[in-house]
Order: sequence, then structure tokens, then C-alpha cells
Amino acid sequence: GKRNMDALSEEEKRLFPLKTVTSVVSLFESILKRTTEPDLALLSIIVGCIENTLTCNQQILSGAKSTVITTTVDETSEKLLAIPPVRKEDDFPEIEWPIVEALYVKFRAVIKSSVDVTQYGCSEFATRELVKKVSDVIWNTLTRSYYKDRAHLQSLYSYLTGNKLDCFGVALAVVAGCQVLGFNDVHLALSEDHAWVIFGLDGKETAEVTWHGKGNEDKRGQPVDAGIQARSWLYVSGNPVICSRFTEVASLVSSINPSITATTDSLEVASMQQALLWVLYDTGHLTRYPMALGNLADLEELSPTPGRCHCGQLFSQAIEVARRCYGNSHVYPYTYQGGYFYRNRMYKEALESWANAADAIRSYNYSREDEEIYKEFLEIANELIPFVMKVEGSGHSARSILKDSECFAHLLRFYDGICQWEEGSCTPVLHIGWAKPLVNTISKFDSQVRRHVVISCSEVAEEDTPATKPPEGKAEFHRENLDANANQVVLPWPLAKEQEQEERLVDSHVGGKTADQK
Ligand SMILES: FC(F)c1nnc(N2CCN(c3ncnc4sc(CC(F)(F)F)cc34)CC2)s1
Repeated sequence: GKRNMDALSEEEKRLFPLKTVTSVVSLFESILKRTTEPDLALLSIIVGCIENTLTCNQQILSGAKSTVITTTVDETSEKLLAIPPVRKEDDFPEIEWPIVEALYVKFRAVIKSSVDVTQYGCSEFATRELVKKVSDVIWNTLTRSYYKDRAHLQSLYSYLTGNKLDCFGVALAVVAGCQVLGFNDVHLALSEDHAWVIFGLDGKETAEVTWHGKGNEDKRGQPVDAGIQARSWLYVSGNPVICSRFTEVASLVSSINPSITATTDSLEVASMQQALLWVLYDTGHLTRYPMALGNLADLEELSPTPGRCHCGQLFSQAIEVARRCYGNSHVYPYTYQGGYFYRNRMYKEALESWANAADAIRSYNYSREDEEIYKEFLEIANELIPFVMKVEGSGHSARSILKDSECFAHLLRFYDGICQWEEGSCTPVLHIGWAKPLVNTISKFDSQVRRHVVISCSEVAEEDTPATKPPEGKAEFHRENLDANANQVVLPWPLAKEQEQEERLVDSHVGGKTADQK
């Protein structure tokens, strides 16, 4: 029969105007069920239109169209946010099909008119030059200068109505542009803080298509091998999430941003994102996407969906996937989980998650474009852990974590991972600003707890590498693993050296026994 060249079937068009979460979910389910690949441009325009309508032109004063939640209620916001009449939570302003269709047609026209594919060989596969050309078309149609970190710049709706995109948005637009041109070998590759594309036979080629961070020259058109060789976290040792069309849909849903202000989210946008993530979860497209699982878990913590698994299981699932599929080279699955435990006052579990996060970073070399994860560890070490120490400070109850040697071991493993991350890096990680909270935190633990720590050489020591050879004449170094019943905890050797110095430092401050006085 006649091929339906329309973006949507008549049945799908009948879902418009989109007014509820349910109608958006039905549309996505219908599109994801098709035999043909989902159209990234169309879906990005639809979710971008809903998000930007509900968050960007928001009248905060009384009679507000959409229901909002304030996360920190204080006097001013009470007055400012005259709570609107209670509404059904999935009411939207009506999204009309003709508006969406016009933007979709515009994107296709911009791409097709700017790229003459006959100039790029006749292979079915994209070439580096073609990918670079599509990136240039997007790049050269962006507003000259704008605040790149602003919210709601990640969708093609933002690109087509405001000529603004953030770093992720440019990468998604390039892949969507290649899809318009028929190059279905071009796919997104996602690390925890950067995005690039793979293309060519077996997806073996890689190319930068967007910028990263502030003040870094963009490397567009280049392969990412250098970043992988440098062992920087930004390129996750060559373990990015390699997307299919479906995981690219998951990434555009995952990048939906419900925030209206720093303290207020749109309930409708958040519930739309949550519902769409469950559709992608049920169709198996989050299976190898730890950050999307973490995103869904965060949304479930805020507003649990009846009949769905507990958010804790989603955090664990993300960790399991990161370990099984990405060589445990991702950090965020652990900091997602640690954040959850911390918010729910499960401090021992939080310390373990943060120690596991440090284990994930230890084999990297810190480089200048890794600031985002540096800030994450800095906040954990200098804000979150000190807060835990403060609230556990009473420490009188026998169950206090300050008397728990496993907690102390988690803490030392956390710092040891950061120390090893720094070792061999051109850029230093630790500075005096880290030392005060570190000393403060370690000294909070009962000296009885500290003396039960048994240091072991976690790796076979290379011959004569000073860092790993135990000091002459010192106590026997045990190699057994943590024995469930023992009240001893085993630590990797590199830390022992640090810890011994620390002990002297701490004990000289708190008058305990130093290592050689034991
Ligand atoms: F570890 C927890 F504290 C985190 N909470 N939110 C986190 N995010 C929020 C969501 N997020 C993401 N969520 C889904 N997919 C992606 S792909 C990507 C890199 C880039 F933007 F493409 F360059 C980032 C990212 C980045 C990490 S980590």
C-alpha cells in the first residue's frame, strides 16, 4: 500500500491536542511499537514543547496554570506562590499537532537544504566529513552567545524556537540530523559528563560533535581516542553508553528538566518524565543505561508509582549494570545511591556507596576536564560526610557509626580512592581545603575503632616500588579479607602509609596512641 510519509499515523494524530500525561505516554508507546525506528527530531520537539511551555513562561503569581511544588518552603515563597486551585496533576496547556508538525518540517528542511549528501560519497555509511558537516550546520545556526548552562536548552524545540542548545542538545541534534539524511549508523555515545557520536561499519569510528565545559577549545570532528588514552573520567576509559535509536529516545526523555526555579519543579513535567521512563524501562531500553535508571529512581523516591519496585532497587540495578556492562568505570551510579541513603539518614550505607564511588574513580588520572566529578567528591568529603559526623556526633549510643569499624573502613577506602586517583595525574586533586574536614572526620572515630583496623596489601607489590613496600620492621601485614565476625577491617596498603601519617597527625592532635607507641 501507499507508504505513510507522515510523521504520525492518523490514529496517533488523534491523540492531539496533547493535554495529559496519559496522552503523551500513549503517543510514545505507539511510536516505540512501530517497526520503523523512532524519529528523534519529532520526539524531542514534542517533549521539548511540553517542558518549555510548562517551565519557561510560568506565571508564578496566584492562579498559576500549572501546579508547582516548592522544595524549600519559606515565608517569601509562600506569599509568592499563591497555591493555585487543586488541579488534576496531569493537566497541560494544549499541545497542537500543527505546531509540532511545523517545527518538525522546519528541522528537516534546515538539514536537507544545508547538506548536499552527494558530496560525501555514496556509501550507506556516514563519513567523518559528513558528521562534521552536520555538526557545523547545527553549530553555525546557534545564537552567537548565550548562557550555555541554562536549563531547558537540551531539546530540538529549544533549537528551532530559540536557536539555543546545551552541550548534550548539540550532540542529540547532530544524531537527529543524520537520521533525517538517512545515515542510521550515526549514534550517540554518552559518558557521565560528555557526549559524542559513533558511526561507520560496526560503529567503529568516533567523532566529537559538541563542546565540553567552559574555556575548553571544542574538538569537533576529531575521534575521542586521545581522551580515552589519557584515562580521564570524562571518557570513562572507553566505556560510554553506546545508544541505539531507542536508547537515544531514553536519553532525550532522561534529559527532560522539570525545574521552574532552583527550588520549584513542574509536577506535570516531572510526572510525564517519570511515566515515559517507565515505558522505556518496560520496553527494555534502560537496561544498559545507568544514569537513566538513577534518574527514574530519584523521581520514584519523590513520588513512588503504585505497583512499581522500590526506588532502592533501581539504584542497585544501575550499579549492577555499571559493573556488568561498563567495567565499573562509572561513578554516578554510586553517588546516586549514596545521595539516596544520605537523604534517608542511612549513613552507614551512604559511606559504603561513597567508598564504592571512590573505588570507581581510583584507576583514572584526574585531568582538567574532569571538574564535575571532582566537585561531586569535594561535596561528599567536605559537606556530606562532615554533616554525618555532626549528627552522629553524640556517638554515645553503642550503635553509633563512630564506634563501627566497618564505617571507618568505608571512610578510609573513600579517601584512599581519591588519593589513588591523584597518583599519576598531571593535575593535583587534594589540597589543604580537604585536610581539615579529613582530620576532623577521622578524629571523630573512637580510637578503639581505629586500633582494630588491620592494614593489608591489597595488590601484589611491584618490586622496590616504595609506595607499596611495607616499612621495615613494622607489624605483620595481613592478607586475609574482611572476616564477617572479626572486629578487624582490612584496608588496602596504599592507605596504610597515608593512614599511619594521618594517625600521627590525628593522635598528636587528640592525644591517642601513635602507631609506634602501640
Ligand atoms: F550521582 C547523582 F548525584 C546524580 N544525579 N544526577 C546526575 N546526573 C543527571 C543526569 N545526567 C544524565 N542523565 C542521563 N543521561 C546523561 S548523558 C550525560 C552526559 C551528557 F550530558 F550527555 F554530556 C549526562 C546524563 C547526568 C548526571 S548524577
